Amino acid sequence: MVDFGAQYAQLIARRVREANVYSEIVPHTATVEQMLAKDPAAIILSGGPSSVYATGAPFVGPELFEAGVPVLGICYGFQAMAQALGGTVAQTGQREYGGTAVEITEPGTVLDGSPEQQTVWMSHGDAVHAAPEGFEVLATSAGSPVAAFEDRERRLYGVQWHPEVKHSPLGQKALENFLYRGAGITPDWNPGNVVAEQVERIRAQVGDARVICGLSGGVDSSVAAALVQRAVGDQLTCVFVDHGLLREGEAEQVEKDFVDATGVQLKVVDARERFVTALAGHTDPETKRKIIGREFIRVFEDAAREVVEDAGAHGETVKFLVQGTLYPDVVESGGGEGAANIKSHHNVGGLPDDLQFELVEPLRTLFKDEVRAVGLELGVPEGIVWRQPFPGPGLGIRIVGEVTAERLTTLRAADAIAREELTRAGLDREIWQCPVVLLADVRSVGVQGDGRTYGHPVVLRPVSSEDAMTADWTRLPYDVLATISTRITNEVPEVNRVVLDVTSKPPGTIEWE
Ligand SMILES: Nc1ncnc2c1ncn2[C@@H]1O[C@H](COP(=O)(O)OP(=O)(O)OP(=O)(O)O)[C@@H](O)[C@H]1O
Ligand SMILES: O=c1[nH]c(=O)c2[nH+]cn([C@@H]3O[C@H](COP(=O)(O)O)[C@@H](O)[C@H]3O)c2[nH]1
Ligand SMILES: NC(=O)CC[C@H](N)C(=O)O
Ligand SMILES: [Mg+2]
Repeated sequence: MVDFGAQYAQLIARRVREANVYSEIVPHTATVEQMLAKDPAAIILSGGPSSVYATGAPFVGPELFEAGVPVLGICYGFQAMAQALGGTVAQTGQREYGGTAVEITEPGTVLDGSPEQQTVWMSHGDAVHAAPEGFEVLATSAGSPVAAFEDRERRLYGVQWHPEVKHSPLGQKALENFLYRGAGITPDWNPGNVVAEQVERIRAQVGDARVICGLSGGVDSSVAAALVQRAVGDQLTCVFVDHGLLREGEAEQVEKDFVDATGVQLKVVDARERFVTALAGHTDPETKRKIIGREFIRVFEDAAREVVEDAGAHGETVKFLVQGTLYPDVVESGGGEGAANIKSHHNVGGLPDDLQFELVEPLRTLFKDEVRAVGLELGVPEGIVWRQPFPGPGLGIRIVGEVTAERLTTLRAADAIAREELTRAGLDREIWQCPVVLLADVRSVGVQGDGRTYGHPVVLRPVSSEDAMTADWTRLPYDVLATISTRITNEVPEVNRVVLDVTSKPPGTIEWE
């Protein structure tokens, strides 16, 4: 898989794994010679943020397509293939983001089994206008005159959309068609045992040193902690940071659910003052994220010193910090090969430059649903494995504007109501998560109790997703929405309006900041 700076690079690699075919990712800066030296059975070219016609855009030479290796181009990779072989790529003026209707005029190899009309997930502004010579056009959409093509003889294939995302319903089938039929690969690779492999790796990395783990009670850190506990037992101390940006009841829940189930040593740090003070006066989302990332580390440093003292091991230092970092955190922070920085996740792009810890991140190449499977394998309680994600920066990135103690109280109250009603309606497993966002700098006029109010809106952002890389807004029942709206406006005095976010990802992200 050649990575052109895609948001979805690991996702493609992972879909190939799911098809029982081994895959490796190489950056687009690798030469064709280097790529071919790996003796690939097939090559996939990923999407990416550039435009093929821009100066300095990542480029593949035509020699890649002359080597006799089957190639599938996806989005940018499709456009790069078209351009390299003499087709034309330009802006249509009609951008396509999210669910897009395509018409399959000829299924060919890759689209075999696809209905004539289908909805696929797109994310592009450029389009292939003319396929290179020798290629048959397989599909079109409103914004993509050539939405898929193939040259069966040369075994070159391409699609404008993203078959790797779950929101393209026949995407996995298209990838498998390419791998099995287009490239003739036998699906005989097995993912093996992630748990055993990671336990070995962790032992090799930390030896007999003391380790701390940032534990939020969420899925990722709980699974990471369980892996490390299995690897090095009580060399591990978990640290839960109450940064004041948590939802109601969160701190208590970590102790109840995780510590009771695993017997892990836990240190709870009350850092509420510290975070609110550090965030005072800041409104830029990236600045807020970086401040939160830095403060987390400072708290972990203090906690590490205390862990050493508590153990009476004077003079020792804790060198290792375990984090439940997943691949989406890495790529959205711009950590993929040439990938754009969408937002700095506190545990990756938000880390301070003077970080002293060596990081232990056993889940760094995995996606949430894979992590859930690892968690179940490790015997992590189901209540944790199926918990909805909650971002480390917490309510701090759900207040659009400055974070203050009062605003946090307002948002926490609105959030608790939304969560309670969604749980009551039995919708917890159906939705991925439902951020409640306070638009702290927006006010609108209301009439309550015959009086005028000038309050703030909150946004409900219910989304469905498999892995957080793409998402769709969840069609919640109107009566549930009505109950949430009525309760929030009645019970939270600062809020006089509730609005619903009906944006997919892309173009929106799940969180507002
Ligand atoms: N309040 C917290 N205290 C300590 N560590 C935290 C806290 N919040 C986040 N972290 C650290 O940051 C990492 C990333 O946070 P993130 O929210 O992505 O994962 P999670 O909370 O473990 O799982 P989930 O995505 O299900 O919420 C966590 O795995 C954990 O190591
Ligand atoms: O630990 C985290 N630290 C962060 O800085 C962070 N930002 C977003 N998220 C969570 O990641 C998923 C994708 O969110 P976005 O669509 O907003 O990027 C969603 O599940 C978000 O809740 C974070 N988690
Ligand atoms: N997702 C992609 O690969 C996008 C390709 C290119 N940047 C476009 O907008 O068309
Ligand atoms: Mg979390």
